[in-house]
Amino acid sequence: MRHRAVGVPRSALAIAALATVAMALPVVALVARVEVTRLPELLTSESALTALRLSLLTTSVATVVCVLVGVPLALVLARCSFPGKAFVRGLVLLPLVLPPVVAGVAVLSAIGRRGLLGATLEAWGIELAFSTAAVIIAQVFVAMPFLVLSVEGALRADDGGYDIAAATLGASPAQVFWRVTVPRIAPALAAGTVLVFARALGEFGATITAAGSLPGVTRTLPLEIYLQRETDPEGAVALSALLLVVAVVVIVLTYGRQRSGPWRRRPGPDVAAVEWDAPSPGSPLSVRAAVPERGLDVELDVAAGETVAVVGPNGAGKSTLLSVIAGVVQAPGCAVTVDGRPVEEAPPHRRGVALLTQRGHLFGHLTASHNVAFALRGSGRRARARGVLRRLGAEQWRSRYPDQLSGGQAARVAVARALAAQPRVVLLDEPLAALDVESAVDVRAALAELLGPCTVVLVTHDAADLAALADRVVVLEEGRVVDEGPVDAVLTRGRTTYVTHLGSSGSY
Ligand SMILES: Nc1ncnc2c1ncn2[C@@H]1O[C@H](COP(=O)(O)OP(=O)(O)OP(=O)(O)O)[C@@H](O)[C@H]1O
Repeated sequence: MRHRAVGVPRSALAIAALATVAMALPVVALVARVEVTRLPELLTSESALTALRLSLLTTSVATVVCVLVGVPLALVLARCSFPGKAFVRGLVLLPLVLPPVVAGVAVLSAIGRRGLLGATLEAWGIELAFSTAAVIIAQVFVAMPFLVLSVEGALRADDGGYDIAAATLGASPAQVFWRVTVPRIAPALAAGTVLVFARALGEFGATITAAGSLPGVTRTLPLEIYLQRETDPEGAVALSALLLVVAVVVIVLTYGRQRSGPWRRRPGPDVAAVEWDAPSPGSPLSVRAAVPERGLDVELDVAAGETVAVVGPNGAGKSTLLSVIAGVVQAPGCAVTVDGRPVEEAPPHRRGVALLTQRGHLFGHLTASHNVAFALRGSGRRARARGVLRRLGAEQWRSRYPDQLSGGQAARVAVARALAAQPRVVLLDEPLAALDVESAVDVRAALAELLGPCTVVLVTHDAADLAALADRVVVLEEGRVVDEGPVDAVLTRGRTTYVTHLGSSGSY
């Protein structure tokens, strides 16, 4: 099956064709000028091979440094807020707009003998200026923004919901980074790495300014080409063609891999299911959520095994209340007790509280089975995951990736994953809102059967959820509790317009 793309205007096609010709012209002209008969002799000259080796070495080291430093930098820029963040981002991206020669002068001003760090480095016996290390530093300086831009963009593409889902399933920040974040940003990381490699390989101005042109030490291939233009133009053309080939090989290798789609963990061999009886019994929950910035001031107690539905108009503070319980939002006036123990200082992965939102946030690189296994600890996780999926009526989709599931199927898998973590408290934020009526009925029935022993806080706008799932309902308006009690009583007395409408909706 193929998806058919929406057509593009003919004018765009014509412009794209012209642009392609214009971009190809210099490359074709370069290749046409190469003297094929002299090519072996020109490319295997001592100076050419030395420059090529040096270019590949410095470019590879610079690329590794950019990845090791750039990914954490992008992560901090995308996920943290701190004073001066805009300034830091501007500083990191500055080399993109600096003329390379200025970048070279800047690097030399930092590491040169009379530079900012020169005396300190000299005292330690380190001389960086006009060394191979200076070439690498110049390459890192000019290429780093490409990596940071690619990775930060990918990280910003979601609101952190996948990370939050992983944390509330018990994953530590390091596990979230390696098992969720890195696979998700893998395509952007690969693209950024190619750009860094290409930029570093072609670097000229900053290198010659900061490192000079010492054969075998700092004379990379672009510098060798430039110098050869004076004495041997044919040799310069041949070396340019060589640089072109190296760049094309890198791009084809990386983008060729990307064409096969985002990175996915293989389903692995099938395993027999280990039966899963039911989620473990929940714990009592007590919460005081005071978040003045969001106008929320609520106290809520939920008994062990009780399902409390929180209802109220948009912006009433329902999701914020769940975020406080899960530990995603922290404020000085908040206190959360699970099983009698205060957890407000504990990070989300140590609270035993699973949060399931309407988007589900299934990890796209994992099959349904691996998604559920993510929430499990100990041996035989795949077999136990299959048992949980069977209990939710989702076993048949265990080898599918999330983008191969319908909304209803994905919701069942997401519920399976949340319950598999055996949380002490389950938070459900409109878990059925994205489903069609039929799927919602199915998943609601599965929830009604399974949530029995769990302690649940359920946010919903649907009266059918109240009828099927809730023991008690709490009504929020403008961040305050305006009514609470058994579902029938609250809906019958209809203290607010919202509740009156909810009670008279057909589904109750
Ligand atoms: N990330 C945020 N940063 C700042 N304010 C926020 C943020 N998220 C929500 N708010 C504000 O907090 C208040 C409560 O929002 P919240 O999302 O908790 O309401 P809600 O009852 O869940 O609404 P809905 O039914 O639309 O989901 C609103 O005034 C909202 O504008």
